[in-house]
Amino acid sequence: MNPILETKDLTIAFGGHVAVDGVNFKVEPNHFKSIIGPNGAGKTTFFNLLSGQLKPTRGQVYWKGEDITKLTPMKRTRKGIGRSFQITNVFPNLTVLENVRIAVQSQKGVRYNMFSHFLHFKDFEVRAMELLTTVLLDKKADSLARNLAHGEKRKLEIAMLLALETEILLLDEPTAGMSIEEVPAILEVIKLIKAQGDRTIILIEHKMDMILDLSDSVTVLFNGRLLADGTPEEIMNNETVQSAYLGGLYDDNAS
Ligand SMILES: Nc1ncnc2c1ncn2[C@@H]1O[C@H](COP(=O)(O)OP(=O)(O)OP(=O)(O)O)[C@@H](O)[C@H]1O
Repeated sequence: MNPILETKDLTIAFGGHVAVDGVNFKVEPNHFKSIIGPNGAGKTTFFNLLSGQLKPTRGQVYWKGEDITKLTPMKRTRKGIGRSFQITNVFPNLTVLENVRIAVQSQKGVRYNMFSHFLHFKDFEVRAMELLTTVLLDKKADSLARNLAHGEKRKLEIAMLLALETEILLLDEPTAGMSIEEVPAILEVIKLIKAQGDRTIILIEHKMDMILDLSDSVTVLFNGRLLADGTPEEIMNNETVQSAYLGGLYDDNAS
């Protein structure tokens, strides 16, 4: 199958420091790929290169075979690459439902501008409610976003990402900063999205139990380089990966 997203020799240097170094990466449609690697391995920088927040020093990003290396983040989102909203993009003084409704509206505005007058405000709200149900946040629809617990804010970000209806979801450590009790709910949400079967998901995570549970394949970054790529079992048994981590791979408490 042809890859939906691919990188060739993708490289970025900050001053003298090469944060992502010659990465050749591929992901097929509707695949669940996780990216792991120690702190500072270049995972978030790699996501920034995929989503267009950063431009590479060298190399290319391809979307369904088309070179999109020079496209802005907005144009990449329109093509189908969705990056999770950061908490800073959430309007704190609006309700949870209003935040998602605005994300739904912005997506419709982008894609169906000509027909927008046919779409009723209520339709946006119905869709927003469906998304809140998907992320298990429907009971908080009327709460102000600023009053949500950290884990609930991450679920709101995922609902807003889903509202963009992109083919690919880039999820950067959705459980970061969460309490142990909050993690299962996010895992449940990601499983629900995966079960719908119509999205390609790329997940950066440190929690190995989550990686093993969800992933079709795993890519390991180390010092900016792609160290290994394979099924979760292959990665777990890969000696180079094990020695690179020096045991840290199985540390659930890594940030
Ligand atoms: N804008 C920047 N300017 C300078 N250096 C940067 C910049 N962004 C990232 N780096 C450096 O690039 C390297 C990779 O950082 P990155 O955040 O991508 O790692 P990571 O694998 O996501 O780490 P973590 O697991 O801790 O989130 C680090 O050494 C970081 O300090």
